[in-house]
Amino acid sequence: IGIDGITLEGGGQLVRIALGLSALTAIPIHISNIRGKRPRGGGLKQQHLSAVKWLAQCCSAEMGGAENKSKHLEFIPSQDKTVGSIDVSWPSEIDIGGAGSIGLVFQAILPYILFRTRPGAGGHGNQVHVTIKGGTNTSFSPSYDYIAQVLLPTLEKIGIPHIRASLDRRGWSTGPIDIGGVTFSITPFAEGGFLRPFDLKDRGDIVRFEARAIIPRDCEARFREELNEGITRLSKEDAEVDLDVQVEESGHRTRLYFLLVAVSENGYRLGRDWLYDHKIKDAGVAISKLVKQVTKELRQELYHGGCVDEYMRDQLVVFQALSKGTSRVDVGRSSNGEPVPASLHTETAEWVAAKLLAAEFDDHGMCRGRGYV
Ligand SMILES: Nc1ncnc2c1ncn2[C@@H]1O[C@H](COP(=O)(O)OP(=O)(O)OP(=O)(O)O)[C@@H](O)[C@H]1O
Repeated sequence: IGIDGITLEGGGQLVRIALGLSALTAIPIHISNIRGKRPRGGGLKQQHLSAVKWLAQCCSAEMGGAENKSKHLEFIPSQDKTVGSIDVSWPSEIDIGGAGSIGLVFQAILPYILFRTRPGAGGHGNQVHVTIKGGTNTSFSPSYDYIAQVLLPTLEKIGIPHIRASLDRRGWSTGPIDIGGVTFSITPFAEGGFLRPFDLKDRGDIVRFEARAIIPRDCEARFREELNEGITRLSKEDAEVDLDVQVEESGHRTRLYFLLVAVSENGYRLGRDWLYDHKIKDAGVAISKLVKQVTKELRQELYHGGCVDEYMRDQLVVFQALSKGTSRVDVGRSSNGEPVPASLHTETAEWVAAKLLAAEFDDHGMCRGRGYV
């Protein structure tokens, strides 16, 4: 299947989804114009390449163009679709080789692990363990914190067996670059097993906010002050909403990260975060901007009444397509009463999933999936 990488969002997500689904289905792909809508010429970056190489090793794929900055990639998986044991013959560590996003590599490899691997005979119980080394907190990607607080609980809600993410070390793309690591423990589906169609609806009222801040410790008082004000603006006046706050030392004055998660009475979790990436003259002022921005964005997310936030919506598309039957995600309503429009990332994910899995989507968060062969 030929895939033009400049389509819609035209970034790395298109490459990751196409690649993950190609490895899973053994459908050969050729991607051209890779990251064609990104500045500085696009092409493959380390983060994408590390996923390409790892998956190629797992499914014995032949490759063309798997090089730094390459604008095309041929990926031809072996047609032997028997599942294999991941920790016997395959590497259980992926090193991005910089502070590229661990969460994005995880996004690329998860479908393959869930449906094509078996825990090995190496005494690891019934789980597959993969360690990814790179950035845990990098801009424009799911942070370790978002993965643990929003992504994994949501995947569990749609019927994916519990996945554990343990933080080995933080890795940062702001301040001095630092390489971190996360170990994922994943229970694959049993052979012949499949993901049932799911229906995420009835979000219900928000009953709790969970705040995770990674900041210099001497900024904590200012952070808590700003947070209390922000939460007052976010909550309905008459509602009783719990607040759970955790603050971690970031180890550097230019490293400020904040994730705010809203938890609903029916167990949905919507999040917004920001790894502060503006120039910092005064950490207190920066913290104030950080908290205001994140609470403002989360308020917009909560207003639509849907069950997922913008990022989760595009990250669920692959799983909707992989389930056999009709899955729905209540995406909420805009002020004009229409469903919240899909982001370009969501449209792109749907476009790729339609190409490789023949899934059909509508504007209301509905997908008719055909599973995978
Ligand atoms: N703050 C965030 N929290 C959670 N997920 C995020 C966040 N920001 C972005 N994402 C997710 O990260 C992915 C980003 O895809 P994108 O194609 O932009 O990535 P990329 O590989 O970094 O590519 P490029 O460098 O080409 O932008 C999307 O799935 C999006 O939902």
